[in-house]
Amino acid sequence: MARTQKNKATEYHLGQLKAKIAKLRTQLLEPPKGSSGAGEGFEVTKYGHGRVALIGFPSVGKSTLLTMLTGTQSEAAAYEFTTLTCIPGIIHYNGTKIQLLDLPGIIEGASEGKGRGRQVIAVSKSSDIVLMVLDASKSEGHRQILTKELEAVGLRLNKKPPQIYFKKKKTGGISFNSTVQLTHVDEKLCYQILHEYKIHNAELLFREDATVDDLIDVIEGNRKYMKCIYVYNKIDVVGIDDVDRLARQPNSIVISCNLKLNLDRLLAKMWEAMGLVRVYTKPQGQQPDFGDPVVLSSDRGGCSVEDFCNQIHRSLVKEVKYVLVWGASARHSPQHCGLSHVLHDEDVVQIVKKKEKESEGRGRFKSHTTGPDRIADRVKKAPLKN
Ligand SMILES: Nc1nc2c(ncn2[C@@H]2O[C@H](COP(=O)(O)OP(=O)(O)OP(=O)(O)O)[C@@H](O)[C@H]2O)c(=O)[nH]1
Repeated sequence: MARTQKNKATEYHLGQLKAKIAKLRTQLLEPPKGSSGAGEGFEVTKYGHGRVALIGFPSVGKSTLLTMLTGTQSEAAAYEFTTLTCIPGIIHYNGTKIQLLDLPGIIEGASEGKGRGRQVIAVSKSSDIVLMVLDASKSEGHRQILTKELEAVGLRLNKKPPQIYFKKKKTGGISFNSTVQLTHVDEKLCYQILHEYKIHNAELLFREDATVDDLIDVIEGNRKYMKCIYVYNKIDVVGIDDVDRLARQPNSIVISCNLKLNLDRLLAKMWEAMGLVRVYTKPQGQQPDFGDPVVLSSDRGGCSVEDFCNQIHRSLVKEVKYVLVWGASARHSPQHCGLSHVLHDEDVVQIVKKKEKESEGRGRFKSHTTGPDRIADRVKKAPLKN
């Protein structure tokens, strides 16, 4: 590809080569059957309400950061490759528990299986967000190298999935459509790429001016879109101008583990990126239970009332008549809502069940249904749609 000139005449050839490389890379990175690809020392059980992976070159201060944030001791030293496996720690923040994973430093070529890159990447894929730890005193190039390594194995950082609808079919050939003008690909190129994947019957609809790489991502279908925060550590050893410049970059934060600078801001940023939603339960006639929230996430299962019920108990959703919601998602407090209502962080929810008898002796919401309910009567007369 490097030797091929980039122009209109060669773009089909280049597109095909890209698809070939993507296909081979997927084969190369496929874990052996029956394994998660994580490997020995890397298979850490998921714990808490979310998982965050620390990725970075050796000796940028990942272990020191883990120790600072979680109190878990991960060996930190002035020489490289002190961490050789995956070390988990727990951050207690805003009433939730977040699992933080310290991973060995990745080196260039990790995506080709060099060093422990393959295992590190497998674990990173299993997390909700990535903290890319960088050394503020080292070259800016590190960030690009790491991003490239992660891109090569199908991780897309701070990007949205391409707006391309793609569905394989059994017959009917390829139907090609677009709702916008396409400047990077045309019908012929798409056909060639699909043929490269031996796909001869499919529906393809472009809803944005996507590139060849976007199309390959959609066909491969195994890409993981994740949020990433770029954490510049060791700002105690660089000048104020550099700190200012780094801090102004998007999705970036500057910290110093040694001087304990900005760690609270890092936690706040991480929390925001995870998009966790805490919902407090309120038994009827009692104060909400602010000590033990039900934690939902739009990435993991969704934030609707139905998801909330499912998290408490699988059978609860069948018994719900309606719920009362107080908080940011409610237009008025309390709002009567149905199962599809989307909850916001720190909402308070009271569940009203269908029948008294049904819920007797079933744990957390026992008290919700006792006694006649004036609101329930009102809802019976005018059922709400949402
Ligand atoms: N100046 C300065 N040094 C730091 C800071 N944070 C960590 N270090 C030093 O950086 C060195 C490497 O730290 P580690 O935490 O072992 O780095 P690591 O990224 O876990 O390294 P590997 O385990 O090799 O991947 C240690 O000597 C730390 O004392 C900081 O904020 N400022």
